[in-house]
Amino acid sequence: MEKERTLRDSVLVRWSALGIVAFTMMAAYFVNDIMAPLKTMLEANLDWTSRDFGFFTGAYSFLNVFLLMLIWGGLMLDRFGIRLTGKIAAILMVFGTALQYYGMTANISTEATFFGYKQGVFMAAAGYSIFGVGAEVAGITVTKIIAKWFKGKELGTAMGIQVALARIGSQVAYSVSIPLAKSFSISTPVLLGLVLLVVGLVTFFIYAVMDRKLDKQEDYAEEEDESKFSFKDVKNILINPGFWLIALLCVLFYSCVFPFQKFASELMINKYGISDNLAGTIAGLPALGALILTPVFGIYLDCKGKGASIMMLGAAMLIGVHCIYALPFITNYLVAIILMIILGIAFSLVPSAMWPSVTKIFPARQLGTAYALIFFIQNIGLWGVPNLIGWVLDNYCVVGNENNANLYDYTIPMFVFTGFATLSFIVAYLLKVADKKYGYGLEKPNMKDC
Ligand SMILES: C[C@H](N)C(=O)N[C@@H](CCCCN)C(=O)O
Repeated sequence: MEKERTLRDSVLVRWSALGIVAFTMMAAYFVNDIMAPLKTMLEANLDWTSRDFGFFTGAYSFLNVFLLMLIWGGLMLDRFGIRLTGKIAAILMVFGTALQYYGMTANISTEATFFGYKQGVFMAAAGYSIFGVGAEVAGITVTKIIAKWFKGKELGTAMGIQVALARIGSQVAYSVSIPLAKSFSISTPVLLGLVLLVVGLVTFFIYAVMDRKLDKQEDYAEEEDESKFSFKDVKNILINPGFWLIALLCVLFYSCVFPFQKFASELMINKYGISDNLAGTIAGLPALGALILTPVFGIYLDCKGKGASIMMLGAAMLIGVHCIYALPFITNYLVAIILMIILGIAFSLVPSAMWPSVTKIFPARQLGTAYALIFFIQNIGLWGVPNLIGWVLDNYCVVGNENNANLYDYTIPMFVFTGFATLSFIVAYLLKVADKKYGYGLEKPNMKDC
């Protein structure tokens, strides 16, 4: 008997569902990156140090790692479903960003400290940490939503487009942050992010209505789903070598991209002499490249496959980029821009292959937990690496001071990133070997008919 058509069989409806949840994520990425270009201004205007900035940046992952919030989020997603988890995640993002804004604007003494950090820095970091829980849990929720609507259809393309739209959020954040801060105040970019998040919260509630309708049509009550989470699943995920290789590749690769981008505006100003108004836009170029290329590679992967090889290629490109950034005698701004574009290509190749690969290694009922565990391990890097780089900058890289902000030599930090990129290439190679051995099908296309 032929199955009845449901909402997900309508091209228009399933792509609209994607568009709606992608907007929530776009707002999340905007807020995630909005502070990065402000590093030098934060030093000059609010007396932040590089260590403060590294602490703040790493705070995004602090609760996810040390209170296992991502793990609880993943368990909640598989146990209580998409709608409840997504709504809570969106609310956390709004609340966290409001607290971050308060930490930057309230008249808090710059002398008083909390756990060794200035109170304002601590409060902004606490807010960013709560935002980080919401953003990561929203990330796994949206991934599961895409798998739900697009499994057996344009899965790679859909994941690629969602990531691409998220990159628009990042790119806009990198471009508008400094001009906005200069025209109004240093906290204005965060306020704009807060407004976008509130709209993203509303759009997620709209999606929840569509989700409920689909479940009704497919006779799929999330609470009674046969795919209900069990702790046995966690064990099964953890003993799968594919899980460890993807998780390791993810933490190493992303540690070379997101934390690097957070410091990249300053690298552009200090090493390549790029004006501060433009530096953020250039640091955001990988997001712009990924915006165009991630869906293109997603379509290629859907039709042709070669996912494991593509991940190796992306990791290899990253080694070249970071190594050239590290070389102290290459200071031409054109080189800096070209490297950012190459980084953008690598940043499209690896995610467009990596995220759909997870759906090939694990069954649907384990996806929420599997993505949560991978994001959890990734967050260890997203917490540790900015802290490490901030500490290295303060202790080994200060070469001067201008307008109350330090000048830094980025050679050591860039060699640190090169080391992580090299490790990510080795892991990508091991993943390809494991794919052959265990037959995950990572080199196979995502779709049968193209
Ligand atoms: C930061 C977040 N944990 C992350 O890894 N985001 C990915 C996108 C994951 C999408 C999975 N469908 C990114 O590349 O931004």
